Amino acid sequence: MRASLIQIRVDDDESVDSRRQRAASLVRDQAGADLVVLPELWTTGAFAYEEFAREAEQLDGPTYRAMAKAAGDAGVWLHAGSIPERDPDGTLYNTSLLFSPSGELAAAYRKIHRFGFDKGEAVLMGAGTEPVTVSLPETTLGVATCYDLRFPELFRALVDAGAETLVIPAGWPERRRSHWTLLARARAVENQAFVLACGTAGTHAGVPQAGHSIVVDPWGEVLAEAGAEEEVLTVEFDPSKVAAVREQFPALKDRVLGLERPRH
Ligand SMILES: NC(=O)CCC(=O)C(=O)O
Repeated sequence: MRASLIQIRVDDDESVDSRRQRAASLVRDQAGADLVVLPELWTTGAFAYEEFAREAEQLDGPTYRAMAKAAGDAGVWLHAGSIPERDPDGTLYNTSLLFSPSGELAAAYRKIHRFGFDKGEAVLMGAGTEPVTVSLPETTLGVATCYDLRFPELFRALVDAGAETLVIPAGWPERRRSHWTLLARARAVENQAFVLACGTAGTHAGVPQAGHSIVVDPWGEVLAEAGAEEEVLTVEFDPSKVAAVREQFPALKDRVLGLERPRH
């Protein structure tokens, strides 16, 4: 299976419209890949909080339409990263869109863990409530977004729902790059799954981005890692390795569920 992670540059000096056109063109360039991935909130930038309301789109807005067409033109499964979505009731969500090779919407995932503590995304956006998996012919994807990476219980829920390849678009900052690569490897090892984690390049809202998109196999080996600048990280991987690792080292079978809280 061939995957291309588009680590697009998100800078304040490029318009959303220009970046949308560039992203669509980069997706089209990946014809021949099985799966293409874009990062989190690449239209606005994940830290450009004041842009969220201004650029929020209904689910079937301009980014949806551009990405549906690009997926169909390239004939690829497309995880189009996330957009600031405006629900008809007015609530904003950080919503990922996944398209089939015919350009149909296969799934939408509203980010469950919002970043910022009492500021930014955490107060500007609503929280999703539903983990999402998507079945491709070669593998089942489990999707999560950026800050979700810090919450292993979400990934266990995805694995319990059949996920074998964990796809994580992000807008991760350079300041915490060591956490990004460490957590990507940890989620791969503990879930015995592939991890495809796609970040952004550039600097927006004064926050330099880490880049360093990364693909990790179910044994925790790094198959490919990007640098800090805009690039397309392409990797070939064998999804059957998930079943092989889970059979040879069946740690997932030793889970003890429903542990009680310690008594003090
Ligand atoms: N956009 C995000 O979710 C940022 C997450 C982050 O910076 C972190 O977890 O650290």
